[in-house]
Amino acid sequence: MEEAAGERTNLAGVRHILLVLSGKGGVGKSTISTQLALALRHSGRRVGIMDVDLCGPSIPRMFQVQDSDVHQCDSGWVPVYVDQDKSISLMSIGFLLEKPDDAVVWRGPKKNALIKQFVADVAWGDLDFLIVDTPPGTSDEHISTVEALRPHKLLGAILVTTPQAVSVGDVRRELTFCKKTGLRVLGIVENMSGFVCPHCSECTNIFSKGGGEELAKHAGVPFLGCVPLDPQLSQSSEEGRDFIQDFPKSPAFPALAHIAQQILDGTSQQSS
Ligand SMILES: Nc1ncnc2c1ncn2[C@@H]1O[C@H](COP(=O)(O)OP(=O)(O)OP(=O)(O)O)[C@@H](O)[C@H]1O
Ligand code: SF4
Repeated sequence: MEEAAGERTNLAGVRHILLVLSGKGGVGKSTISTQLALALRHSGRRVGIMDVDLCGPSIPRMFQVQDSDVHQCDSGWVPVYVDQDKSISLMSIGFLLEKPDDAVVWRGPKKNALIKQFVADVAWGDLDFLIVDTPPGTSDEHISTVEALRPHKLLGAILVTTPQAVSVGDVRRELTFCKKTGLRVLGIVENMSGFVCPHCSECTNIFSKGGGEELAKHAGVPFLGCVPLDPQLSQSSEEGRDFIQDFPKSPAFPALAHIAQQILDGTSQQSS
């Protein structure tokens, strides 16, 4: 059990919490959260994903379980399980909406209350990792999430950026947010980092390259790696496929596997 005294949570069986943050929208936060969960599952870990992107929940769709419902049990809301073996469990506002495409137009207090419920009322059970997919930027949702999860000692953040300077600049603000809220940064991922040609394997840096690594060096936090633009990765997200299982020869495969391994190494050091 890794909880300290504080607000009530249902996370006593959760070993590590990984908050996935990005300064900008559309940089691949949900893609990284999803594929990281699948990669950790391949390493024999039990993983949950808490989707607190309340206005743009994409986790149900990325697992193609958007038509699933959440049920109540004695210990709270039962999350949606992706597989029969229950190795990946999900909670998202997407499961609570009447229609998956309904817009959520809520003020801060209502968002805050739902995030608290996700933390306190979902029967997460025993998990090696709970991945929290957040909205872009630093909004009410981030503050509520960090406050609700703070009692958990093994809480860390993964920052996702694209190589362009503007995106890297936004991640700098995320780093400030982590510093101010006392959130440990597990590392930075540079996503959409070049395009590897499927014919000749030549990597073309469509945007710039290296911004994430430079920022990590400058901020003194680990750099977890560069994930190239990969059509098979976006196809996996669109179709709810397990990229690591289905596309082992794809250019983004080694990068994602390496990121998952670094998370496993970093968190095992953290808990020892
Ligand atoms: N490395 C990649 N290669 C190819 N496509 C990618 C890659 N990373 C993300 N994508 C695609 O980019 C789009 C945006 O990704 P995603 O939804 O994960 O971003 P996000 O940061 O979570 O967005 P939001 O701001 O809406 O939460 C998706 O269509 C996804 O499939
Ligand atoms: S990188 Fe090479 S193989 Fe790919 S499209 Fe360009 S020239 Fe053709």
